[in-house]
Amino acid sequence: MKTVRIATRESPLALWQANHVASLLKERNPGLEVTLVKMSTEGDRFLSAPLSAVGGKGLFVKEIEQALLDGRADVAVHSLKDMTSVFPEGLILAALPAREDPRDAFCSPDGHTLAMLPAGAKVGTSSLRRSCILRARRPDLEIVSLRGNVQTRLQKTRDLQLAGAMLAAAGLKRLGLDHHITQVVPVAESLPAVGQGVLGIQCREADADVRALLQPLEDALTRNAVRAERAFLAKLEGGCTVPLAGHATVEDGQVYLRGLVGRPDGSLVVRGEVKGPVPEAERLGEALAEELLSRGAGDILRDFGRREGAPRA
Ligand SMILES: NCc1[nH]cc(CCC(=O)O)c1CC(=O)O
Repeated sequence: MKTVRIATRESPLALWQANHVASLLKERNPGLEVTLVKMSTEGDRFLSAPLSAVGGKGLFVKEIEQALLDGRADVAVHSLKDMTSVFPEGLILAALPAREDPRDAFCSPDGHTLAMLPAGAKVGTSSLRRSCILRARRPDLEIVSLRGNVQTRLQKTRDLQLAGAMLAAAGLKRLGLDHHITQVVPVAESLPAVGQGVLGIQCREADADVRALLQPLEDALTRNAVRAERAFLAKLEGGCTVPLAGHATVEDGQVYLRGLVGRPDGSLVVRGEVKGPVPEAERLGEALAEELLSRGAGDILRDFGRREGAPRA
């Protein structure tokens, strides 16, 4: 192979991630040329509406995947968090590099932590998961919708005079913006989204040359955690507008998966956890999803999940 074309969104974070993968590939393959195919996606074009109202997270990846299928690019680099549990026939997640910090981070212009916030403080986020988790702990907080790329959200936090905003630590670190973080919130307090902090590197299943190039970027611990998280997601994704969190760690051959489904206003949160051997990662994810469904998550999905064919706006 002489040239590899990487499809990416044009946001600063997406470009950082694509360039990062490009350097990893070039380091390992002297002489290899890597170019970026920059694309704007539906998710980037509807920045004013809440993500849940314009159709959920698949929006950021569909057009990029189509470029791979059409042969306009050879590799796609996504935030795994933005990827749905199923993607088109013919594409695979060829490599998952070692996970960056999976935690949520509170960024307060006044230097506050969440515990310091006065009653009624305004916190910015457009994530249903983050709103649900915040409101469950602090029903007094007012959640203000905050969309746009990472820099835009930090700027809006100041412009709207919010007490702070919740963002992914991974995105802030990658962009060198982690000095805005006033509190990295422990996983046990703000359970991360499935795949948070992980880069999903996709290519065509039939493209043996590209798969061979990507294989060395793979991290086994990350893969095994993601296997459990995404199996959990796959069982629950039916309603993609429901607050959902899933996070797994792997230690001594054991996968420890925690999951949560809740109402957007935090008035009900169903949590659970499972532990078991790595080869059973998928089964563990499915078992946790089934357990949560039987303990009330099914009702939440029925009440709040976007039904097939429902309008997006
Ligand atoms: N939906 C936006 C998005 N997708 C991935 C990340 C952060 C990087 C990551 O989780 O890998 C972000 C920004 C955020 O949530 O603050």
